[in-house]
Amino acid sequence: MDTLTLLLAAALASAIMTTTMYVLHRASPREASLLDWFWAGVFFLATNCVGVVATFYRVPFWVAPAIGNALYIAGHGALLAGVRRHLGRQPGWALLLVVSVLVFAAHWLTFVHASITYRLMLFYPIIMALNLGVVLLLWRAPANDMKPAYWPLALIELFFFAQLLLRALFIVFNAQTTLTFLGSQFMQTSGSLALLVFLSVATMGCALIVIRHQELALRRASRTDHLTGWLNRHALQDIAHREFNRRGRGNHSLAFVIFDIDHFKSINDTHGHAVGDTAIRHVTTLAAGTLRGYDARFRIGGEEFVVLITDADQERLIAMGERLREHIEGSALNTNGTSLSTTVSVGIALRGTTDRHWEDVLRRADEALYRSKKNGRNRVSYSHEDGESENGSADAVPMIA
Ligand SMILES: Nc1nc2c(ncn2[C@@H]2O[C@H](COP(=O)(O)OP(=O)(O)OP(=O)(O)O)[C@@H](O)[C@H]2O)c(=O)[nH]1
Repeated sequence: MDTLTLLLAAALASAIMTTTMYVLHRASPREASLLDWFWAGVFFLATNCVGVVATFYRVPFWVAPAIGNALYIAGHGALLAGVRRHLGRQPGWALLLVVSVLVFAAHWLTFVHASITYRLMLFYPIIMALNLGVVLLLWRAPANDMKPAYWPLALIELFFFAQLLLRALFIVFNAQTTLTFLGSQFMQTSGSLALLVFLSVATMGCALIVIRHQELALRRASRTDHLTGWLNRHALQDIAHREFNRRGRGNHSLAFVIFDIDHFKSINDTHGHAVGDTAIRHVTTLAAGTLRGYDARFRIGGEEFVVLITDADQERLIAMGERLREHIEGSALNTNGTSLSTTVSVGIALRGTTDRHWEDVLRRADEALYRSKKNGRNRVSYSHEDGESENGSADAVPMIA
């Protein structure tokens, strides 16, 4: 392909990047990285347009190469800015602006002005640093479900870095090569071809990151209870099934702590549904304070909650249930000038030899909870495998004041 065709193809690829990022941003305005990547497309499009125009007309030095190079570096920088924003960091647009202006101004340094070789040797390291910045950020991003979506962008940035390195070495070891703007067919063709591939894959890579991010957010939302932020019943089925199959029987097996707010209906009836919602949030916040960060918590009904424990024995489970019950009993909710005391009844079951399914364990925990309710509420009951439950403690009658 001749240089002009490649420049036009790269301009087209930049236009596709710009349009794709813009359309995706319209569809998902909360994905702010798309705007950074949209600007990356705009800068690459502009720099390619400058290149196309420069092949036909004699353009002033401040347009090509000065503005062309500054835009080219800004394009790579905007990609990095989007990745930084995606990872929750400051995008760094102010620094990018300073770098681009300095690149523009550097064209008037005598040696840079005089030789394209010096220009390339000065600007290549900047672009390579930006490429490497993207690779390192994505490489060091926390290992989670997003990771596979980072590979295409990381790899294409690495590819661009590598080809720039090769071209820099080519220049160094072919010192006799006299380059002029668009003057070396090899340099120009390989550069435009690399940019064409880079833009095409980077567009896909950025889109993939956003699509995966959205998909995970949707999945999270479909598994989360919006009132409390705890997981919902749908998530319980997945997680409990997985943990049940993964762990054997024994002291460090799977257990359920199930608890239910006592006389909750009367809170709703007396104070209204909104206060009822506040009471639910109050209880889950208190409960979370007594649990460890990795205990999976679920809201499985209106005022019914489950905690999945994977490494406890009977003694610790009962102590934990008691701690939870006492903490909630002892922390009144102050709302609308009223002090509202809430209590919970708790049922606990640890996986036993006869449990064939996680639902068998949950059913026993539920039966234990039922016993707590029947025996006066505000108490903890533990389910033994033979079906008998023992009460942990507490006879206090719950109070709604
Ligand atoms: N505010 C509010 N109320 C809810 C929500 N979900 C369910 N409820 C109410 O929770 C109440 C549950 O009442 P019951 O099942 O009779 O339980 P209870 O009054 O706590 O009685 P015990 O469990 O036997 O102590 C019902 O009035 C439901 O309408 C919710 O998201 N918000």
